Amino acid sequence: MASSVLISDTEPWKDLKAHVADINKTHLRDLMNDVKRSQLMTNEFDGILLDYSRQRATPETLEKLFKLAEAASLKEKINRMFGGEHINSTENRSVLHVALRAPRDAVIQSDGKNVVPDVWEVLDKIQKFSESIRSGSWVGATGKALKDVIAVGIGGSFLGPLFVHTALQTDPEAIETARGRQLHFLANVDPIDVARNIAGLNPETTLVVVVSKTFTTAETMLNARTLREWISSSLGPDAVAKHMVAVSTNLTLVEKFGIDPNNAFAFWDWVGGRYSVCSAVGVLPLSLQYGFSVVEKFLKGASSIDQHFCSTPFEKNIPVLLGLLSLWNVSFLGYPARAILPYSQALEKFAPHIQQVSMESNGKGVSIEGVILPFETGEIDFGEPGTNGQHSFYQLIHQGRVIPCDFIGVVKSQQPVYLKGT
Ligand SMILES: O=P(O)(O)OC[C@H]1O[C@](O)(CO)[C@@H](O)[C@@H]1O
Repeated sequence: MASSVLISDTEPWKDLKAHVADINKTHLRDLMNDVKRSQLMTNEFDGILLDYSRQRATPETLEKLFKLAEAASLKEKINRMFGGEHINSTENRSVLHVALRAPRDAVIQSDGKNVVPDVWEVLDKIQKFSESIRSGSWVGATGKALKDVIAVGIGGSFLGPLFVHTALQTDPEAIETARGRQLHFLANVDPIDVARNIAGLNPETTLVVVVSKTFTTAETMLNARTLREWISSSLGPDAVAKHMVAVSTNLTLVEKFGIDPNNAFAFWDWVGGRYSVCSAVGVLPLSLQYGFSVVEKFLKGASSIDQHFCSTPFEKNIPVLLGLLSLWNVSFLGYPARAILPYSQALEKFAPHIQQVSMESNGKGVSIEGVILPFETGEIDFGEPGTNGQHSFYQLIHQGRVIPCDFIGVVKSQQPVYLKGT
């Protein structure tokens, strides 16, 4: 497709537009009676089962969506991303968050350089540092071990790490490795958030991790200054070197702030802030709390789905299928919202994380060439764990508006409770 042609001007788009009338004649109840269709519309990878048979779509819809993906050169675009090309055209940068979780021996190039060794240099540094804090070989200004961590950051420097922390909190292995330690997140500029975070904490046993890609974000810098004052007014200004570390792409500003550059953990401009959870942004605070080996499993899981996304034909490719169905729902069927409904309290912070990842990326009114789009883009994501949501907003979903829902179930709970007789 020539870059100046809008996707909505292509034949596959027009074909899908016409197809909406066919779908409007069907009822989901009848679609679900078609056993073959239901079997076709499931897919499994690495313990994840995607069942999209309850979408208002047929195998014919899928065929048409794959043709649209072809017209949009989706496969080429995926290859260009993994190949380190500058697909972030507004900032003229690679988009390589996938390199953050690549195995040590992988080769991923950006601007003619394999970036994987740089990634592992930082991961090794995090492992060493987090072990020294956890073992008590690194102590605070008064000689006490640092058992509590406050991670200061906002947006992508907060939501991803908070999501993973919340998910790990009730994992049996992570409970053991986190024993005796606390991890807090300070994001809001409202001083109430500072007050809540430091309540009950002692600066003598607290490590502050300032997390900011740019190291200029107003909320984060104000909160960082507030905590620097909290430490130095209690332990003296020299204590900052022992009690504050940073994660950033801007190591010059980190040093200017007064944090020893040796205690700064780098990442790179080819990592979008909202996709940075697998960089030091997430790996440092989570390793301090749970140990590096627990966090490494998370990186391996992310890497596994990267490989699936990169190499699986679209018919079986879970991220591609989810993306195409979202486009179908928003831009063709006209459903603006999507509810994310995990039936697991451990996934409590999943919807806020996805909200940023999706809505900070896809809510655009213009094409990549700056042409005004004649159709709606991007979905409004919201969600809450079931069953809590059932007693709140499900009423509107049942009887008011049509809202496509992603139900997420777990087969084996982290914390199974079986009550006899129920
Ligand atoms: O990590 P930083 O540079 O402090 O930015 C925080 C957040 O601010 C934004 O740039 C815009 O709100 C997000 O994309 C980002 O995650």
